[in-house]
Amino acid sequence: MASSFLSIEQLTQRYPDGKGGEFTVFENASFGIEKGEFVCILGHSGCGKSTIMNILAGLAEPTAGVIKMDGQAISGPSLDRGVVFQNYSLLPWLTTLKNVTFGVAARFPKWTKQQVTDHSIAFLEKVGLSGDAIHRKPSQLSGGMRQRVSIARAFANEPKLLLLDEPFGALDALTRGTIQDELIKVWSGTDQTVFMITHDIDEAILLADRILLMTNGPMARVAESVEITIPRPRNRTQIVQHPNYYAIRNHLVQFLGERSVKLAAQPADGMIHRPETVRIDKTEERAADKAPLRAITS
Ligand SMILES: Nc1ncnc2c1ncn2[C@@H]1O[C@H](COP(=O)(O)OP(=O)(O)OP(=O)(O)O)[C@@H](O)[C@H]1O
Repeated sequence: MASSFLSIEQLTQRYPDGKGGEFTVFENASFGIEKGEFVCILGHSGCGKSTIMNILAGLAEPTAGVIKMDGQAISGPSLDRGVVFQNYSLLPWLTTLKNVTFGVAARFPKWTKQQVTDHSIAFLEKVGLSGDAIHRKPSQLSGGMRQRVSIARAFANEPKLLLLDEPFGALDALTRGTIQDELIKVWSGTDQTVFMITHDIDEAILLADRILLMTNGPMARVAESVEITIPRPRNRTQIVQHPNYYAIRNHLVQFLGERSVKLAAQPADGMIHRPETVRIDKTEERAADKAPLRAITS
C-alpha cells in the first residue's frame, strides 16, 4: 500500500493518572491523510483530539509512534505545519497586517518587503478584511474578525498541512457560517491539506472530504473514516437536500450517541487500529432504482 502524504503510525499517548499509575488516551492509532484532503475529526470531549493535533503540530511528543509527512518523520514545530486555535493566538502588540506579514516574511525570506505586504493583503482580502481594519490591533477587532486574521495568517504562510482546532467554537452562528465559506474558498485555491477538530456535525459534513470518528476515552480509537459523498461546491442551504446528507448525518449521530460508547475502552493488545472506511451513497441506490428493466427476449 502506498503511504499517505500524512501518515500516523501506531500513535500511543499515556499520561500519569495522578495516583502513581498512568492512563492511556489512545494506543496504536494509525491512519493516513492524502495531499489536499480536508479531514475533520469528531469525538466526545476528552477522547484525545487535541492531543493528536498537538502531536501533529509538533507541540507535544507522543509516548510512542511516528508521524510522517511526505515520508519524513516530523519532530517539533515547523512552518510546514500551520495551526489555528479557537482563541486566535494573535500577537496583541502588532496590527492585523503585521500579524500576517510577520509569518510570511519568515516563511519567504527572499521576498522583498513589498512582496510580503502584497501577499499578506491578498490573503486578508480573501477572508473579507481590507481597508482600515488591517491597520488595527487585535483588541480593536471583533471575535469574528480576529478569527479571520488567524485563518488568513495560517494560509498566507502556505504550510503543507493546516491544523484547525475548533476554529469557530467561540463564534456566533452567522459569523461562523460566513467564515466557514471563506475558509473553503481559501482552501479550494490551494493544494493544502487540512486537519480540523470540530464538535459540530453539520460543519464537518459541509467542510470535509472525510470525517474521522473517535470512540470515547480512555483507550480511544479512531474507529471510522466516513467519506462525505456530496460533491463540491457545497452550499449550506442546499446541502441538506442532497440524498446523502441525512444518511451521513444519521450515521454520525448514531456513532457519537451509541457506538462511540460501545466500542470504548477496548485495549489495543498490540493490534494496530486502523479506521474502517464507511461510504454511504444513496445516489447509487436511486440510480439503480431507475435503471431500465432488461428487455426480455423470447
Ligand atoms: N498534559 C496532560 N497531562 C495529563 N493529562 C492530559 C494532558 N493533556 C490532556 N490530558 C488528558 O488526556 C485526555 C484527552 O485530552 P484532549 O484534550 O486531547 O481531549 P479532546 O478530545 O481534545 O477533548 P475536548 O473535545 O474537550 O477538547 C483527557 O482525559 C485529558 O484530561
